[in-house]
Amino acid sequence: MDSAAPSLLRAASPADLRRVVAGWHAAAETVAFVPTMGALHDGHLRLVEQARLEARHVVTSIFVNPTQFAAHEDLGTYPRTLERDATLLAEAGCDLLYAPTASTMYPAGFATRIAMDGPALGLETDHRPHFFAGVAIVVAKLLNQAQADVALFGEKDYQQLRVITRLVADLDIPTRIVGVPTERDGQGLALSSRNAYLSEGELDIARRLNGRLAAAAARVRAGDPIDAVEQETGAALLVDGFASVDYVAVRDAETLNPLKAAVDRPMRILAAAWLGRTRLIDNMAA
Ligand SMILES: Nc1ncnc2c1ncn2[C@@H]1O[C@H](COP(=O)(O)OP(=O)(O)OP(=O)(O)O)[C@@H](O)[C@H]1O
Ligand SMILES: CC(C)(CO)[C@@H](O)C(=O)[O-]
Ligand code: BAL
Repeated sequence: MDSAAPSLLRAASPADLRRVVAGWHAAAETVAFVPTMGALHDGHLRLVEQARLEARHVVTSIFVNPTQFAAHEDLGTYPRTLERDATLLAEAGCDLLYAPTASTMYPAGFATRIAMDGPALGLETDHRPHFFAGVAIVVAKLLNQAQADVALFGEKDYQQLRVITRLVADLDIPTRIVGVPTERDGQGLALSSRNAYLSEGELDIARRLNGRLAAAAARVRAGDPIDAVEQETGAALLVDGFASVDYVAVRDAETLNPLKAAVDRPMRILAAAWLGRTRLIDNMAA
């Protein structure tokens, strides 16, 4: 373990991570955990900020998890900016950066899989069938390794948040899960590491997504038929310039079950669409 950036501890093995966390717990000090894949932006720093309100110490992990990428996806080109990330984390008041290697997380002979139904069905799974198995295994491992009191995840990845909440309940993992609202730029674009792939022209188009979802959410609340809203919003995104739309879907906000008509419990509208070779997701309350 060393401490390159000011007052930021570092760990690369579960044993080192646990030793530090156990020390804090022995002093009756609470610990919050922010799992990430790095290439940090203000959305991640918002999670760290919230984490500081939830606990005395903050641990952030950076691990670009190979099991949640399909062979044709962007594992090889995913932005990696570890030293810049470390500086940002130190400035944001994070106490410890945990950055394990792939062989630490998945040593030779690794043989465990987690299959999930419920909120993992449909939406992202229809287009990234490998995705939640990869997220579930890595998050279960990270939460076991960190032994934190609370872990924070962004609503930007809303289905992921619901899946992780279910996973932690189902596996009796004693870490409280907190969802953090989506951080957006001045024009409403959800901050995302993958925005770095977009050209200026593509950014202009990307910034239309949140407005389309806000208009769709208002229509759903006003009682417009859900299937018409979903279909017309998808068509509008294509007119805006998106290359293709994976889904626009209105769901029960907690279970993510499909809805035939508006209900008087919280609903969520979720979308995924492509700009060139970049896939963007966004969602909001409906
Ligand atoms: N704009 C945002 N607002 C709030 N939380 C966010 C935002 N972007 C990402 N997060 C959260 O940060 C955590 C780490 O996400 P990740 O490292 O995958 O970043 P990302 O920007 O979502 O990257 P990607 O472009 O791969 O989706 C997740 O819990 C994610 O939901
Ligand atoms: C939760 C997560 C860190 C698991 O790799 C990742 O899916 C992410 O950054 O959203
Ligand atoms: N933010 C979710 C991670 C992924 O898309 O792989």
